[in-house]
Amino acid sequence: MVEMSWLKFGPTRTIQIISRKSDRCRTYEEAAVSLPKPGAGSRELFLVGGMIEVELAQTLLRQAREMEFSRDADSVDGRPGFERVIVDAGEFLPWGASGEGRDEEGLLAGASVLGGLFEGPGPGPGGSASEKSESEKRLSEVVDQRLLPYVRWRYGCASAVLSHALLRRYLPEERRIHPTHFDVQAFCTVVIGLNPDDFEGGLYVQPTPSSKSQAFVHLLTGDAVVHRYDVQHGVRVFSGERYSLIFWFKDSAEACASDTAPWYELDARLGDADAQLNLAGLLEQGLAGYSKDLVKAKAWYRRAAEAGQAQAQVALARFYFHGLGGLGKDTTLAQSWLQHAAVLGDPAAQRKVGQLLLEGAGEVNYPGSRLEGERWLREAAEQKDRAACLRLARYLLKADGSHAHQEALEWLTRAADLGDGSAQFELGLRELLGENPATTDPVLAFRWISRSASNSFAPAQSALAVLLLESLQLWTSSGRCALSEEDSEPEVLSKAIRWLQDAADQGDPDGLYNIGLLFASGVGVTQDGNKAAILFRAAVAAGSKDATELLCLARQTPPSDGMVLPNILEQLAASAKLALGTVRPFLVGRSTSDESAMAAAVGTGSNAENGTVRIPSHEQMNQKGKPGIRCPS
Ligand SMILES: O=C(O)CCC(=O)C(=O)O
Ligand SMILES: [Fe+2]
Repeated sequence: MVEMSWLKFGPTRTIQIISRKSDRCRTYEEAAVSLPKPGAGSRELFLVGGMIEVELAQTLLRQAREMEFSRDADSVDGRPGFERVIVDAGEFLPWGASGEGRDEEGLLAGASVLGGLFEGPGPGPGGSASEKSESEKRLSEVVDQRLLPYVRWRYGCASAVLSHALLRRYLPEERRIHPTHFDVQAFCTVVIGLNPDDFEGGLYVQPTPSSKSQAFVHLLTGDAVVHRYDVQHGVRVFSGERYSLIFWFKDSAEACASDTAPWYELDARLGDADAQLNLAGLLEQGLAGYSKDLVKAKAWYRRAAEAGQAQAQVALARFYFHGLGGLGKDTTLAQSWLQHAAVLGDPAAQRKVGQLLLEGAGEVNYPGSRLEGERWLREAAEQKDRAACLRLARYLLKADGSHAHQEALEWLTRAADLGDGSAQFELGLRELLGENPATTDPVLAFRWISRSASNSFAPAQSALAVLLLESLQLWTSSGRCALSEEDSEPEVLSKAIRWLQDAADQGDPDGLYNIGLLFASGVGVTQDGNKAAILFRAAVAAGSKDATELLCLARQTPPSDGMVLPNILEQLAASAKLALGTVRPFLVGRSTSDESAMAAAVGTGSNAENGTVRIPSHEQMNQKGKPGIRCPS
């Protein structure tokens, strides 16, 4: 049983909202809770019982279970979102069809946020056509007849409109966490519980900068939680499958059409520290119709920071560190703002203070500073700050003693469980390359590397492809079952190519190099030396040593009659393939440059070469020292 605290709402009261236009009276059962806001004011959260009928929630859930969800990067953490957009910029998308199903103007005939009959294109997955159009109709009625009247009344904003609605799913091995954030783009948000009995955890709010203040919201099927842009929240699912239905509102149809957030200006001027923070963020990034303006951003960050808004303090520290927005570089002031936020419990500030102390930069180098640094890093890591877990693991890996090493692995596992792609990959590599081959577990290694690859971590995608390709040749008896027992060879090959393509699309040097090898040698694709040459050049530009060596060798190979570079590359790749049993050229799972610490961490054994972690083949494991392709100096 997971230990979690629940948010306590005040008593339920019955609200009646009478529409002046239609004279219709609507009843809502509402409970409220007030959370502290830095400076003045409070952050309010409302729980509305039975916002939608249980039967409708169950129908939507049943259909959602059969829908396809997008893996596009989430705006909060950049990881695959597993979301399904239902309303985009105020317009309903066809229920059960993907976003590409929009018509040419990007609008759907007859679909309106304010109701109207839905006449979208034909059925997609997720139930019969009539069942789906019934869902669309009912959902649109819920928006018009339940959500909008409530939101307009609750926030005294008669012009509020729905701008976006989406379904999210949190399945094991897909997404378990939606990190703590503000819905900056929304004037207010409504989240509806669809299947509370199927999971542990769910939506939480975080009233203070510390994750220790997180409290989960208990939503029954069809209940809604309603909040404005100033409530920090996130999702954690400890077990089971969760589906949620989310609605984002803007304060006017114009704001919806132009995708702007005009409500911040007034609230910020009135002294709302969260509005100041969010406005500063939009100005810093030039979003929501604002042109990038670092001077204005800094001014709002400062006002919010002075009111005690911890994230604004962290941002202001960043401005001082880099001398942005007309500020002179001032590491002392930067550090002092970070320290403020760290004391308030902000995990990012704690991590940064910790890192500064550990790196011993400038004035922070004093007796005991490293110990203090470790303490801050630990505080942040204990708050489940993913980056802090990773940093702490890397710090401890460099420390002496088996105890530190053991603890480092525990933090690495924590970071991996929190969804960190590089930690997942590193655990996979460690399992694969373990110092003691007798205790390595290829099944577990494969699982970690797969998780990392699914998490869009390009080096893992490339390495996974290598493992799959390798499995075709070498792992048929033992390791094969770890990979893809069910799959036929062509399926394994096409999976490998897909992973390589994903890695290459992200500009991963190994992905580019390996897919270049496939084109050069004609494995799994039609042989095409020209394509291979282009890919090898891209790999060189992305920093691939192997591609550099191959091109170098190609240049030194005397061309025979009529031979051009692509042919030479084809030949080289083919001979490398033959000589090394298809394996060696693919074995290039490595760390990204910004993750060089990871290579250092892994590189205690013989597998690290100049910051590159290779996955040796079984052959290589058994025959150390066999030369690969080298560029003669
Ligand atoms: O899934 C949820 O309940 C909420 C997700 C969320 O906070 C968001 O999409 O902004
Ligand atoms: Fe959110």
